[in-house]
Amino acid sequence: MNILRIATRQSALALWQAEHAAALLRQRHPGLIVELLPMTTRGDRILDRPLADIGGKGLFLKELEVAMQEGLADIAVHSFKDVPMELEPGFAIGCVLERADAADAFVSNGYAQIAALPQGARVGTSSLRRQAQLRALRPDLALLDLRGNVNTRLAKLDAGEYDAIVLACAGLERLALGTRIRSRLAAPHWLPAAAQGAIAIEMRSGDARIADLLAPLDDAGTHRCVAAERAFSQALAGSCQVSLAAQAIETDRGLHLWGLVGDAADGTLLRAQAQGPADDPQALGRVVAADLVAQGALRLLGRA
Ligand SMILES: NCc1[nH]cc(CCC(=O)O)c1CC(=O)O
Repeated sequence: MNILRIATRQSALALWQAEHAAALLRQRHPGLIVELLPMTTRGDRILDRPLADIGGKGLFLKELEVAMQEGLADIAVHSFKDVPMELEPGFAIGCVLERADAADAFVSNGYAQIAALPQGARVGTSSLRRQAQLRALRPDLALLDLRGNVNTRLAKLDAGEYDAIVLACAGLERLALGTRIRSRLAAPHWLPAAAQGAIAIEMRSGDARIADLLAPLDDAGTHRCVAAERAFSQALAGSCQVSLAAQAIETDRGLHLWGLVGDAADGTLLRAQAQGPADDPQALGRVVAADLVAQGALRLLGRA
């Protein structure tokens, strides 16, 4: 039968994204029956330890991949920024959906922007990338850990645990929480995680039926931009343990990529940018990474 099953995590954001992919598939392929298979991953269960200690981003994919391997599901829908640089053998990215706002959001009940925060204000974010950029702007801030899904993080802000938090604009907008965005933290001054705001659909490598169903959903411009950003991260061995940020845009002259590596402890930021042809995003990612290496990035990343 003409059925396609989507394995998905069960957070509100993951379900929104899976439903979004399902709607696009039904629209493109009338007659195709698309069903969701909601699952819990180890990454969702373990909230009390840093991700890096328990195995990194792959923990959010494992159970979904097992479901695809066993034929219980055909695809998995992910926030692309949560997908590790190297997929497990046997899996591939089938398509990348059109990107939403890639920027981060400053969210606060008392203050409209970072500059308005009082001396020593408490800002919640567990992202080393966000911590480094906050530290660079405001060395006085108290940066506090904050994990959990988008709604959990907002609830902790509303309970008064923080004066402000930083989240992705895309996640807030998808959950109809865009009114919580007090200001956008946007490129080129503030950079997001590689592939932030983009949705990737994962499939079994070589499954021609699924590849054909996914192909028309691919947004080529988004795909090229995130390819440059991920190549940049990969060249610097990006992981959630290090503070890397990157954003590419496509212009009529090709791709423009900004990248930075930071030190969350002292707010040091190294920045680089370059332009390159749209048909070789990986090369552009490597060029910007090499510029940062020449500036001493490996020392910041603890690898030199
Ligand atoms: N790390 C969790 C995560 N993964 C994807 C998003 C938002 C959606 C996106 O960037 O595509 C978020 C929440 C956040 O960072 O605020």
